[in-house]
Amino acid sequence: MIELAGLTKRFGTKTAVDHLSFQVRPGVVTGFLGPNGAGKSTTMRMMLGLDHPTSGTVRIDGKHYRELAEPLRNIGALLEARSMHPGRSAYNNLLCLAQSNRIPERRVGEVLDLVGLGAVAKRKPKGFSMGMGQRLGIAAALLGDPRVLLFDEPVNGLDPEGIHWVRNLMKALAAEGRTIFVSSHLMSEMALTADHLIVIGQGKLLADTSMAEFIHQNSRSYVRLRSPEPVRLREALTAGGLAVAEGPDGVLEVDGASTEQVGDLAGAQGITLHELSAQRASLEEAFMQMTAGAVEYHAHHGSAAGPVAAGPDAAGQAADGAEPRGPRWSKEG
Ligand SMILES: Nc1ncnc2c1ncn2[C@@H]1O[C@H](COP(=O)(O)OP(=O)(O)OP(=O)(O)O)[C@@H](O)[C@H]1O
Repeated sequence: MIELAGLTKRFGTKTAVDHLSFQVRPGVVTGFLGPNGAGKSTTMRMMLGLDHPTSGTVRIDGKHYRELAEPLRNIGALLEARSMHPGRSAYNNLLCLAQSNRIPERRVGEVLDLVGLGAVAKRKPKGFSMGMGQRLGIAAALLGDPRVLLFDEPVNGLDPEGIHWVRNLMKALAAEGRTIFVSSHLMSEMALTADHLIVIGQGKLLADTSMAEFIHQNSRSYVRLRSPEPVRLREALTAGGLAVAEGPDGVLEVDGASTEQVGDLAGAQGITLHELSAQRASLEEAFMQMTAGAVEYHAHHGSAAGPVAAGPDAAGQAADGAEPRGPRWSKEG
């Protein structure tokens, strides 16, 4: 369990994390979402004792980080910029970590095998691909067999097989009763991995809810219809008391009705349907909807695009203070 109470971090006049209070519970994968610059990395760094809170507290299984005698045995982490010694082999890098945390040497081989790096254990990480580097970082996080694990962008640089592997690993670790807290800008992946979500924007808590509830609360669901007789269909549905909107390419959209209701009304008039489907927004759409007012960086796509909540997938990673990648950008005041 991770418990935050009023956690706040200021850098000069910038409030990166603003009175965050939430709990990350064991037994499920909890996703950590927020637009670029929302304060996710800073929050995770404070969980690991790498940044000191300006005020408020973080407890890991009831203890402050500084009270943990052998931290790697309590909390493991994959942060974006994990530093491995470039001149030491993968094996020796992990061995140093193990020895400083009184972890038996056999565990080094175990975790290297677990992440699929057993065959390259003697190689130096400077020659590793990005995906191999991620796997080594995950091995380091698992070294102390901790009950709490933090993963910051764990699928960065991984190929589809690697992404699938990370997803299953996290689910398996959660199923063992561990606390798994993971940030990612890959919404489709997060939707498949996390059971619960914590969403922040500009350092503040925006949502602490289940994945299903988050999507339900922040998106529109409707029934989509296509028919060779759109005019008759529209009349039949309207006569049945439903509000019908016209979508692109002659598609009809009905809010606030079930597929059964809509299908029955069409059937009663003998109207042919080529499509009758329930539409539910994706996590990405729900996320964009919720965080639209809380993004630091907006992309300008010209007048046609209108206001755009520059979702993280579109924005790429904005380094601290650096100009983010993308078309043209402005920073909100
Ligand atoms: N050491 C620092 N000094 C000054 N400002 C900082 C520092 N670290 C972070 N910030 C600022 O705090 C805010 C939160 O940054 P943080 O990296 O925690 O966000 P994030 O949600 O992890 O973003 P991203 O998704 O882009 O990685 C940003 O505005 C960032 O510029």
